[in-house]
Amino acid sequence: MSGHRLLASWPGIHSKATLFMPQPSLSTNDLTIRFGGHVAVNQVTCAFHPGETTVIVGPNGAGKTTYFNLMSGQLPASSGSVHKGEVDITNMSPSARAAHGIGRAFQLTNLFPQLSVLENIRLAVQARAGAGWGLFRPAAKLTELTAKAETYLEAAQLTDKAFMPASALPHGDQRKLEVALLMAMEPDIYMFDEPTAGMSLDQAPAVLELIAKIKADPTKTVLLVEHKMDVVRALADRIIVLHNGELLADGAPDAVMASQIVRDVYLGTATEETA
Ligand SMILES: Nc1ncnc2c1ncn2[C@@H]1O[C@H](COP(=O)(O)OP(=O)(O)OP(=O)(O)O)[C@@H](O)[C@H]1O
Repeated sequence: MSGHRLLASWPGIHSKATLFMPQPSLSTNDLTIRFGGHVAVNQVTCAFHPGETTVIVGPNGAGKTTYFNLMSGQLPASSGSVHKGEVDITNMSPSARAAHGIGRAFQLTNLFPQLSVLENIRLAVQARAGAGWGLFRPAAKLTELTAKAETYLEAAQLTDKAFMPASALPHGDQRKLEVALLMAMEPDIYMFDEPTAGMSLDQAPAVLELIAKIKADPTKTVLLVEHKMDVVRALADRIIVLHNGELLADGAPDAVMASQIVRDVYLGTATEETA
């Protein structure tokens, strides 16, 4: 894979100049999935980079979640490829991709509902630390793991719920716990599909603050699927637009949202030629 990307030439969005970017942390090449005769994601070629938060937008049914599923491994590609850095992960399972540093909030099947919020985070920290931790100074190590877990607990603003069973958390706090567990796994790539969906107005800022903290780390790549424009504006360094499974636009948020082609798609007035 080359160390740069040639930017697409959508009028008014990207210049035709070749910009040198850091090595992509995640990339898709002609990624495609067909459900019967329906092409839900159609030859999407795109690269994502450390220190960059990309928000994927598009009308209902555009293929956003399906594109996510293809990258995190929930769905197998019909054709095309997915790379994590230089590694071809196209045929890997979701858990193998997670081991390669791809973190998706709902992949948290390691939640123990009866255990406390803190215990859940500590187990995630422990899992990340590796299986050998218990052989070496267990008491001190346990204290170290708990201290680390407490930092994620605090970051998620869940300190007052530390000893509550995870299953007893209200919906908004469960979403915060999901993000805290994801942070404890220390992935390189964070994938969030509508992270504040179903949350009350007073709960959503805590999750957005958490994502903003992750985004501030220049080694992390953040991908979001999002409909809420205030969330898009708050977090996006870059927006890509999917429409009918195809990559319609890619660029800086202001330029993408101002472009006529994107406005047409959102207003539903795009013709087949422009869409
Ligand atoms: N497992 C599946 N089997 C058949 N069709 C599917 C499957 N998953 C998705 N699709 C279809 O693929 C298209 C893209 O769906 P997808 O959920 O990715 O869109 P989306 O952009 O995430 O939409 P929304 O914003 O409404 O969540 C839709 O037409 C959907 O019906």
